[in-house]
Amino acid sequence: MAETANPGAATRSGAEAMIAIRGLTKQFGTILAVDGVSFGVARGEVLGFLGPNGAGKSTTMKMATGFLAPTAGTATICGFEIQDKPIEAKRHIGYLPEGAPAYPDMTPAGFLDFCASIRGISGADKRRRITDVVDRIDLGEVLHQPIDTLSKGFKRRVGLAQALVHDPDVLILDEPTDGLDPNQKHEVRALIQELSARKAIVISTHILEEVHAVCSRAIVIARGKIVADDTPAGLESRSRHFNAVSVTIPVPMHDAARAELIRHNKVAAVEAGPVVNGAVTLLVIPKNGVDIVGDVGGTLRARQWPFDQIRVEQGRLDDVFRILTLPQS
Ligand SMILES: Nc1ncnc2c1ncn2[C@@H]1O[C@H](COP(=O)(O)OP(=O)(O)OP(=O)(O)O)[C@@H](O)[C@H]1O
Repeated sequence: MAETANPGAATRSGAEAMIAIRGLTKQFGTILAVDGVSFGVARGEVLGFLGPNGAGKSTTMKMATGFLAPTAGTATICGFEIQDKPIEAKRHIGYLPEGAPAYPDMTPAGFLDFCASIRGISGADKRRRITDVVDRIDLGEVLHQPIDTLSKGFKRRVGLAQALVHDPDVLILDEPTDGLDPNQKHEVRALIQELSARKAIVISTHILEEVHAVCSRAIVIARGKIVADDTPAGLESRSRHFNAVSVTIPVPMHDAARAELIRHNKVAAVEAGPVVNGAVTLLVIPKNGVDIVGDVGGTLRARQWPFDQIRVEQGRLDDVFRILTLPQS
């Protein structure tokens, strides 16, 4: 029986949680690496786990997959609590740990064969599954080369292949695109998206564009605690640049335009960029993210100041990430 979502492990949609994390905590000596983390992930969700170095992402993933015992809290995968029922829970998990795969002397072919066997897959089914992941992850050209001699990107891809070989319901991927070139990143993101309809997926990443590319939801963690849990668009709307208006104005009137715009009661700040081809781009930042594009255009037209390239910004995830994760002074 799968667990039902509850407030301790809420999914975004309210659907049943295939991954239910409740109060996970890890203390290493004096370091509180993870501090009461709770969330739930349903089938069809891709949860991006974001946070600065040392925030506790890998430690949370190791506890969720049963590779590290928590100091407190539980992780339940498809209804099986990982500490009480590790074999049943792990059957449903594909886990890509950080770094390179173990067994560096093996070839990818030998390693995938071994991983499938310990998952209880054999015979024609094993051959079919290995062929399928080798094709999907494009490992054919390195299949018989020792893992130790592979490039960082190929090592990462071998790790991904072993996470997928048993077609698990839950994928927990620690920085899946780390070390990949831009083409490979694109392919792995496309693969994650393709798999997402049938699985519950958690990926950790430092790459904010990855959150846009693949995640339906993002959790930001800092110093072991969740500091935000939102959609990518919801996070962006917390940026001071959300609904900011950029507009390009000829140099002779840009000072006057700036002074006029800053007096508007919906405007928090106006920032001027460098002079390019006799014009300056002003970035008009609204108070509380309100919509100001009509006000900016109206103000400039009323004074008959020429302008072009008026554009509304969506907000910047890197702003939000910094605000959420920097220690408060
Ligand atoms: N085995 C360990 N023994 C002692 N401290 C540890 C151990 N593993 C992790 N830590 C500490 O726990 C904290 C969280 O580490 P963790 O690796 O989970 O962070 P992370 O968010 O994954 O970081 P990164 O983005 O750099 O991979 C850090 O302070 C780290 O030094």
